[in-house]
Amino acid sequence: MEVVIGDGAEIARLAADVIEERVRARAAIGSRAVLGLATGSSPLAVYDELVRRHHEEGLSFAGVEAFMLDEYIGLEEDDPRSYRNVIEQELVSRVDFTPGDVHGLDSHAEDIPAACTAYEMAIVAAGGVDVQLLGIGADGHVAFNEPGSSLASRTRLKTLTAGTRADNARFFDGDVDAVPRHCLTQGLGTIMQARHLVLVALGRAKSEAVHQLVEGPVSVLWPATVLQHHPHVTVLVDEGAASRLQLAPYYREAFAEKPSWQGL
Ligand SMILES: N[C@@H]1[C@@H](O)[C@H](O)[C@@H](COP(=O)(O)O)O[C@@H]1O
Repeated sequence: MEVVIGDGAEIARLAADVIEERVRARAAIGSRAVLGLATGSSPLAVYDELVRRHHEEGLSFAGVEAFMLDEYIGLEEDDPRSYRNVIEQELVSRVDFTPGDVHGLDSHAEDIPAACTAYEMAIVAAGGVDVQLLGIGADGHVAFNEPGSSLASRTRLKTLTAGTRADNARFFDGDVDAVPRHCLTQGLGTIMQARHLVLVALGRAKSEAVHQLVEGPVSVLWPATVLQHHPHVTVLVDEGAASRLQLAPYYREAFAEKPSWQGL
């Protein structure tokens, strides 16, 4: 697990570098990259940077396949707060993905367990996720895997905690009762199968979750801690989110002294 402490612009650049490198490397061999897309406010600057590179530097997403992490249950299909519509607005409509190549969880499916299994199979059929972008909740959730989630969990329905609903009320005009109680989410076991995990955390409100993620004991109480068992994780944090890291001086030194040939 590599921890990089930087400002928002630097974090966005680094995350976009990882994605761009993978997209271009796959395209160069006539293959397609598979991206894992996250919602929430943390990845927004990353998406803006990718859009900029698309317009100014010829970065193309044509042929790239993408899978989203999670989705609310109970919102209308055209609700702008549904994660499918958020990702459409923040990224997909601004670049050149081939229509149909960005996949989201179908919270309107008649048979939810079957839809979840089909989603898992679609990820496998695509060859697995190359780069998975992640945020983290203040309670240590990734995607919508709330505390208590099995560390081996697969895509399934979850009940949101009161804390997460309160945090996300900001997207629902502050009305916590308007935030759905249920969601579909890739499981921790599903996320762990992506080849490179890039987690972005911004602000002091995330500092305890980031400390636990990087330095705490692996526990269902802080679901993100399962990432400690992944061989390739990049944690990109700003000063606020890094403020409780015990080994911050070491992470800073390791990144500053990194050999130039060694990418993220
Ligand atoms: N399901 C999403 C997560 O995927 C996201 O990482 C997290 C943090 O969101 P934000 O980046 O807005 O703080 O909360 C939401 O509940």
